Amino acid sequence: MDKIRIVGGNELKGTIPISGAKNAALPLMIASLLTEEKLILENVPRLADVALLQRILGNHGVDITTNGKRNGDDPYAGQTLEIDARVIVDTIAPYELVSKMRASFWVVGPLLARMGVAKVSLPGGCAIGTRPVDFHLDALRALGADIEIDAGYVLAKAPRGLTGARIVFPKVSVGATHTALMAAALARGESVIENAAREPEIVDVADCLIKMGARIEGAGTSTIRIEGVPRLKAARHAVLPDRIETGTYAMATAMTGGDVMLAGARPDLLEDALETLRHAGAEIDATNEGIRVRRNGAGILPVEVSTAPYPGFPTDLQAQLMALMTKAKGRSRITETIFENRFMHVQELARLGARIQLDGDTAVVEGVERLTGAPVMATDLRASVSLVIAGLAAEGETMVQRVYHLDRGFEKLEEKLSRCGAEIERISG
Ligand SMILES: CC(=O)N[C@H]1[C@@H](OP(=O)(O)OP(=O)(O)OC[C@H]2O[C@@H](n3ccc(=O)[nH]c3=O)[C@H](O)[C@@H]2O)O[C@H](CO)[C@@H](O)[C@@H]1O
Ligand SMILES: C=C(OP(=O)(O)O)C(=O)O
Repeated sequence: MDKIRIVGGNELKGTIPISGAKNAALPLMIASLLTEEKLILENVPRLADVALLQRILGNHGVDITTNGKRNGDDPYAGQTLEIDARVIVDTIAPYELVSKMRASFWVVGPLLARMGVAKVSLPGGCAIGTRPVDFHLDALRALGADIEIDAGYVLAKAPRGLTGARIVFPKVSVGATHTALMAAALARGESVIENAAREPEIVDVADCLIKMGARIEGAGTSTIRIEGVPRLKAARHAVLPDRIETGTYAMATAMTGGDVMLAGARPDLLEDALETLRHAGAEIDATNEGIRVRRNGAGILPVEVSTAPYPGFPTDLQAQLMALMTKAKGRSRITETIFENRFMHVQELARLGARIQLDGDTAVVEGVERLTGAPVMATDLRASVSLVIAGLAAEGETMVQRVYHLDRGFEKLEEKLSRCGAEIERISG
């Protein structure tokens, strides 16, 4: 299995192009199931999760053409997918595929709304918490679906179609909001989603659905209104920039010191995280090109942060912030409120010399003078990249194993960092 080898100590200097957002690209690809006409998605990142979803959609009969043509010489330009879901040959999403990636469960809403039936495996075991799907199923039930669970599969039926309804989520859920939004787009009559997730990726999906002819108001607020339409049509949409990738490289720069332009990044998508970085001593400037991050000379200052649904500090940047705080001048407190078990990086960061105590849902991080390289391994995507950030500032060699987690969510990670001066390489084997 591949590994990432890092020799820490170099400042980051240069430009890092920001890719399209994984967490928008996935539901956007799934939205293609809602229409018999072609959906063209631009700026889709080249990631393992995207490739897996291509296989899952292919299994339903969806035809996807990848236009690999680059923008001039730009090796970092996103790919364009032409997605044709005219014929759905199979409404079953099997365990072998769904168990590998949670977002693949989200095919349930569009399949049910368009085909009147869907059989989708419950998502597999996850490394960051139990992650049930009850809100998704309750939303589909509210829209009139009959739902049974049998042998690890959700069997959803609505032979006469879905009917608009009021859906009130007990807790903010990104995935359940996607499910409700996509299903309601083809339901008869009006639906109202209350306590909806406000994440930019929800807005991106809603914008694309509107281009496809859906009638949606309020995406980006807690109340989304949808007037169902009988069918959706062809559209072309560009995936928004990845705010988590942006925040990750911003933290890497704050960690090593230096001066990096995050090209194509949009500051409005991660204001809370950028504010946290300013408190930590980084200089952050929005420019026409993207976001410029600098830390010159001054050390890293400790922060107190709680993760929260958007617009709060994202749980998907919690591990990266913790890596940064391992070298802060003082004690930080980082509280995880979204997932009950998203601290697996703590033990691995400790292998590099970090001093972190867990107190329930809060990690108390005592900054240390120096980290020292070591072999490490993580069990999820963001935890893995937190080890990369720590490795960039550790003395000596850090070897990050289980690279497939990184490949799920970070396009060309080692290239993007090494062209900014990091000593980082992939070792195949
Ligand atoms: C592909 C994608 O976009 N993944 C993101 C999405 O995951 P995902 O959509 O799975 O996360 P949710 O927003 O649904 O999870 C929020 C909380 O709600 C709980 N919950 C969720 C659904 C449900 O039916 N029942 C239930 O109890 C979850 O266990 C969790 O505690 O949002 C998370 C929170 O921002 C991010 O960390 C993930 O990167
Ligand atoms: C947790 C994540 O993804 P997923 O929801 O696909 O597990 C993530 O992107 O950090």
